[in-house]
Amino acid sequence: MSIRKNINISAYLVVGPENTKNRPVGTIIKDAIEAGFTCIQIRSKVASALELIQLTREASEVIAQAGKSDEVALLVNDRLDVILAARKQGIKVDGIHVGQSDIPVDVCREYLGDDSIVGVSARTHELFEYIKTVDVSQIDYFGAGPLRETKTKPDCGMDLDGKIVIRSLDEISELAKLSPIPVVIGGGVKLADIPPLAQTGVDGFFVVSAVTEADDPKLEATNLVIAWNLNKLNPISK
Ligand SMILES: Cc1ncc(COP(=O)(O)OP(=O)(O)O)c(N)n1
Ligand SMILES: Cc1nc(C(=O)O)sc1CCOP(=O)(O)O
Ligand SMILES: [Mg+2]
Repeated sequence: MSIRKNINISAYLVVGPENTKNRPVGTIIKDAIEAGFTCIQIRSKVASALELIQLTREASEVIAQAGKSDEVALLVNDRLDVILAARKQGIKVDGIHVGQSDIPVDVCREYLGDDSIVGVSARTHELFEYIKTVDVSQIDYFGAGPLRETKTKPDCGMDLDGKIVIRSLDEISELAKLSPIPVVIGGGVKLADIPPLAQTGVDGFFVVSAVTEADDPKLEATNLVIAWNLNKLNPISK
């Protein structure tokens, strides 16, 4: 079965070289996968295309060495060109995550094909109206948030007037009910947030710094996964 049909965004790590306190990205990914993370996104706003291809290669190899190529999805943030180049070199990349100002979904789908995952950041402005009305036929999940402001992405949750909008747990529960496709929540998420977040009915959480800046990334990742699995509601079927 294609990993797209089997998508699991319950424990989702977003990572790039600027997030790891100078530790290798591949080592942090290995720790997260061994801890039970189910989805990895390579995201860097500073790495070159060649560096991104190399990071994607390393991530793909780490996932393969763990024997999890059919269960742990590997996505790249923003960079359709990087994914196409990586695939041309024989690297297994499962899809892309794009935001509202990135390459349009239909273009991603056309170039990546039907077996690929295309994740999209939900719009901040008029979020609920957007979730109810947007064409989701080519989208596999929504990323949404932030739960709180975060220095990892200072502009996250920025509304049209430049104001940062954070999402309450009640809003996140509403989002889980309304969204026709799975939802993953991130932005300032730490271990203590996981139990209430898991109770909202969303399909998963995403983190950068909670894992990538931890003194012991594997221990922190393990604690996040355990907390999610202990507290999650049965997913709302979509
Ligand atoms: C899972 C997930 N959700 C949201 C985002 C944010 O994407 P975007 O709005 O395009 O911002 P950048 O990450 O590109 O700065 C994400 N990356 N992953
Ligand atoms: C990549 C990203 N997207 C966000 C959104 O709200 O859309 S927040 C974010 C970064 C999250 O980093 P941390 O876990 O360190 O707070
Ligand atoms: Mg983006």
